[in-house]
Amino acid sequence: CAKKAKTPKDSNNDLAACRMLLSELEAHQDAWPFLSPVRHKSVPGYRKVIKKPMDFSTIKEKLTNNLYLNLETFIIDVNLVFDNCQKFNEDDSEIGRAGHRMRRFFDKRWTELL
Ligand SMILES: Cc1ncccc1N[C@@H](C)c1ccc2c(c1)OCCCO2
Repeated sequence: CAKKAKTPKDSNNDLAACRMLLSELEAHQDAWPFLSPVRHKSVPGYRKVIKKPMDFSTIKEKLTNNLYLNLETFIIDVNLVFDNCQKFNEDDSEIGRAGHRMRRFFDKRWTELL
């Protein structure tokens, strides 16, 4: 089927949805490991293992600077937060469990937007 043309209105709706989703992620009780960049000095090995660090404050900065083309590119960065978490942390750890809970919450919320 023909792809629907993206209007400026669509882009504004995407932007509003991204801001809404991000504020819900930041307010979640399990968001604490993901709110700001992992300081590699306090987490040995992190910089070596995680090639593309990402966190909610960086996503907010990118949103503010209009660096997301659409909802998809925003979702890619949010998933990067959770993929990095799974790569570095045991599933059975405080941070690992928080990451799984946050991913489950995010997947539920953005699919409710469709
Ligand atoms: C998402 C993530 N993955 C792997 C490691 C850390 C993090 N998050 C950072 C913000 C963090 C969380 C807990 C921490 C920590 C730093 O400082 C070292 C001392 C223990 O407490």
